[in-house]
Amino acid sequence: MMRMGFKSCRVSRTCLRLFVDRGSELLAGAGGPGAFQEASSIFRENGTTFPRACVTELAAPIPWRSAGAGRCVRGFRSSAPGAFWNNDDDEPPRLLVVQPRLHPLPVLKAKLLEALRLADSLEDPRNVDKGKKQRREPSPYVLVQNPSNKFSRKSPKRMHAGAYFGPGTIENVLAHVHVASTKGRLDAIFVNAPLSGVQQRNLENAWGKPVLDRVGLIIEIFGAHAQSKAAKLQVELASLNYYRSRLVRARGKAGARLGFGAGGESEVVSARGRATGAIGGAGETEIQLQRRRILTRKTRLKALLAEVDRTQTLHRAARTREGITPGQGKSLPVVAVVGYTNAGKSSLVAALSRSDMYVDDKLFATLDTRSRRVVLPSGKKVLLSDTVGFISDLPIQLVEAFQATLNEVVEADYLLHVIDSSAANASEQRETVLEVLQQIGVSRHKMENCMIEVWNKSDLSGKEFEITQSEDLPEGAVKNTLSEVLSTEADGLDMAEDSHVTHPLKMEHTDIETLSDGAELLDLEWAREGVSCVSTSVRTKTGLAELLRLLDTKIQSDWAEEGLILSEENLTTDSVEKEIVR
Ligand SMILES: Nc1nc2c(ncn2[C@@H]2O[C@H](COP(=O)(O)OP(=O)(O)OP(=O)(O)O)[C@@H](O)[C@H]2O)c(=O)[nH]1
Ligand SMILES: [Mg+2]
Repeated sequence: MMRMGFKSCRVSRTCLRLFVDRGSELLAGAGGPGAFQEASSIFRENGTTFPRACVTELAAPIPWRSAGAGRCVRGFRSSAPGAFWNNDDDEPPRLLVVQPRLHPLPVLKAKLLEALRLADSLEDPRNVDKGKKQRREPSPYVLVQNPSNKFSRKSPKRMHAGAYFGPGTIENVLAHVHVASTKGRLDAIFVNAPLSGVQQRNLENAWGKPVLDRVGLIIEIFGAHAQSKAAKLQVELASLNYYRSRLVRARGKAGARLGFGAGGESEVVSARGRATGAIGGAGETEIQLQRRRILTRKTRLKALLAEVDRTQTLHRAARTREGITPGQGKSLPVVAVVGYTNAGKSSLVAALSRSDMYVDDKLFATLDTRSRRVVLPSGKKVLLSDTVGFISDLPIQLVEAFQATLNEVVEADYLLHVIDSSAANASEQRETVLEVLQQIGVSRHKMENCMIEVWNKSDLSGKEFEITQSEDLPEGAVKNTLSEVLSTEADGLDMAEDSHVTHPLKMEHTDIETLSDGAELLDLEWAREGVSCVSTSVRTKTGLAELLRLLDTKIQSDWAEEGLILSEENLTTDSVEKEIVR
C-alpha cells in the first residue's frame, strides 16, 4: 500500500486511529503500538511533530443528537418511514454502511454488496420519472469487527449488550462518520446487523446521527417504494410492528439519569387510567401512551388490510375466470413468480408476457402484485403474478404485515422461483426464499411438486466471482474498491484493530459452474426431488422458451393426473381388481 502522506490522526486512550491520504482516497485504520510506530515514521517523514499536530478536525465535538436524530420524540422515532431524512431534498439520503466482518470471504463480499445496494435503494422511484436528480455515487462503507463472532468464541456473556459494538469499533466508526461528513452530506448510519432499541439509541448518541439497522432500513425502503394503497397500509403496519418493540427511554438533559419528574420518562403525561374503578391509576407514562396509540392504529390498519385482502381475492377470482378455454372447465392457472429481491422476477414476467413492468436495479423495486397473461406453447393461457421479493434475516412481523400481498403466492397453482445465479450466495438466497415460503403457509406439496426453479442471469454467472474484477464493484469512501479491501485483508495489511482475517478463502463456487448458459434443464446437486430447474437469462433471452415449455408440460401432466385421480375415485376396489386381471 503506497502512502502519499497523512491527512489527520486522532489518538485515543487504547489505540491509534490513523487516516492516510492516498491520492484522492482516505484510508482509515486503527492499530496498536506497531501502527503507532509506523505512523510516527510517516509523520517524521513529513516533518511533523507527533502526535499533537495530528489532532485535527476529527476531534471536533459532536452535537448531542443531530438534526436527524432530534426528530425522535423522546426516543420514539416517528413510525412513518422516511422520517429521518428530508423527503423534499433533491438528492436521495446518503448513508454510511457499517458492515460487521463475516466468514468466509465470499459471504462477506455478498453481504457487503447487498448492504450497499440496500443503502442505495433508499429513494423514491417516482423521483426518476419527475426527472429529479439522482445520486449515483455509491455509499461509503466501513468494515468492522463482528462482535458476535468475537464473543461467541470466548465468552458469550461479554457481548456489548448496551451498544452492540465495543468502544474501539464505535470510535473507529465515529472517525469514518466525520470523514464521510466532510466529503458530503451524511444523513444516517446503516448497521447491517440486528440492533435492539437500546443499542440503536446508544449508537445514535455516540455517532450523533440517526442509526438504522437492517430491518429499519428495509422498512424505510418499503416506505419509499410503496405506491398502491395496499402497499402503503402494509408498510405502515410493518413499521408499527417494528417500532413498537423499540420504544426506548431517552435520557433527559445530557447524561441525566432516568427517573420520575421533569424530563424523566416515567413522568405521567396522560390522565387515562386515573380513577377508573376502585383502585384507580396514576395515569399513563409517555411510553404507555405511545404503546396504546400504536395498538389503536394497528387495529385500524388490520381492519383496512382485511378489506384490501377481500377485494384482492375477488379480483383474483375474476382474473382467473377470464379467458377460460371452453370445455376445459378450469380457471386460468395462476403462476406466482417468487424469489430473492433483485433476482429478476419482474424482468422475467415482462419478457415472458412481452409487456411492460417496472424493473430497476434496486432492492424491493416491486411491492405490489402485478399479473400478466402468458400463452404457453400448447396454446393454454396462464396468469403470471409478479410479487414482492424476499431477503434474509427478515423478522416474521414484517412478513405478516405483507400477508395480503403474499396471499397471492399462497393461493397460486404454480410457483416460479427465480434465483440470481450470479450472486455469490445464490444457494443461501434460495434457502431464504424457501424458508419464507414455508413461513407464509405455502404447502410442502406445492413447494415440491408445483415449483420450477429459474436460475436467472446466467449471462453473468462466473464473472462476479472473480475477486480481481473491480469495474462492477462500487467504491467505498475509505477503501478504493471492494476487491482492494479484500486483497488488503488477504495481505494482512489491514490496520483495523479488530483485523483477524488471515487468509481469504479461495473462491470456489462449483455449484454455479454447473449452470451452463444454454437452455438445457439442469440437474443440480441440491435440487430436491420433483423440482425442475432451468437456466435463463432475460438479458440475452436464453432459456425463456424452454421455461415456457417446461411449465406447459407440468400443467398438462398435472391435469392429466387429476383426471386419472378423478376416474380412480369412481372405481370400486372390485372394478380395479377386474382391470388388473384383464
Ligand atoms: N445481466 C442480467 N441482468 C438481469 C437479468 N434479469 C434481470 N436483470 C437485471 O436485474 C435487475 C433487477 O431486475 P428486476 O426484474 O427488477 O428484479 P426483481 O426480482 O423484480 O427485483 P425486486 O422487485 O426489487 O425484488 C434489473 O437491473 C434487471 O435489468 C439477466 O438475466 N441478466
Ligand atoms: Mg420486481
